[in-house]
Amino acid sequence: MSTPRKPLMAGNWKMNLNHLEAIAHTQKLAFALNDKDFDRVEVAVLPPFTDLRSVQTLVDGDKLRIVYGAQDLSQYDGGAYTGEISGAMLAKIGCTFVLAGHSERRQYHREDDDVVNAKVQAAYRHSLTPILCVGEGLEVRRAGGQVAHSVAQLDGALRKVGAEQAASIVLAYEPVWAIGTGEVATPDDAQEVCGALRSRLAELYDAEVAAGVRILYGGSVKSDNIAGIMAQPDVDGALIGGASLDPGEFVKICRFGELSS
Ligand SMILES: O=C(CO)COP(=O)(O)O
Repeated sequence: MSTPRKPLMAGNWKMNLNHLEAIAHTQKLAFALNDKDFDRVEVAVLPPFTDLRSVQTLVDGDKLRIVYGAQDLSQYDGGAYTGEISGAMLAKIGCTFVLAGHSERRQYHREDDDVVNAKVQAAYRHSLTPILCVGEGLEVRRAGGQVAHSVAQLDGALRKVGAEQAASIVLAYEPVWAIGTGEVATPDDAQEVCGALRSRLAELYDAEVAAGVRILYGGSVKSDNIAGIMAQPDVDGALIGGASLDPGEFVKICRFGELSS
C-alpha cells in the first residue's frame, strides 16, 4: 500500500547564516530545486529569526517551491517577555512550521516537557505546524531506553492536545548522540523509535491520526546515508542540520524524499 504521507525534508540552519547570507543561500537553493522537478516532497527551511524576512521576500516574490518556519517560539502570545518571539509574529511573517523541543533547546535552555507542551499549544493557537523533536542521549541509548524515553517526551509534549491538532503535527526523532557528531543512527535504529512513536499516537488518539502524521529522522543526515533511512516504513523525511547549510548537498538529500514517495 502506498503511503499517503508526503515526505518532508526540513533544513534546520541553527545559529548560522545572517540575513544577507540567507538571501544568497535561498537563491542557490531555489535554483537547484526548480532545476529539477520536486513535486512529491515538501522542502522546508528553518532559518534564524533575523533571516525570516529575507526568506519570506524571496519565497513570495519568486513563488519558490519551499516553505519556511522558525526554530523556536514563545509559549506566550505577547506582552512583557523581553527577547521572545510569539507564534502570532511567526504566522504574520508566513511561517508554516516551528520547531518545538529540539534537544539543543532542552539542553542549553533547560526546556522541560511542560515548556515544550506549552510551546506546542502556542504553535496551534497561531495555526503553525509544530515539528516536535524527541530523542535520547547516549547514556539512555546504551541502557536500551531509547523507545521509553522518546515516547515519554511525546506524551509530555502532547498533553491537552486534541486529536484534530495532533493529526497535523510533525514528529522528529533526533537521537542526541547523532546530532552534529557524524554518528548516524542505523536505518533499523531510526525505524525502531519512529515506529514506536507512531504506535503511541494510535494509543493516544486513533489509527487514522497515527497513519497520517509525518515522522522525520534527524542526526548527521547526509546524501550518502539518507537512502536507507528513507526506506523505513515509519520514516517520512528528515530534519537536517549541518548538511542543510550546503545548498547542493541539501537538494541531493531532498531528492531522496522525492524518490521514496
Ligand atoms: O539537530 C539536527 C537537526 O535539527 C541535526 O543536526 P545535524 O544534521 O548537524 O546532525
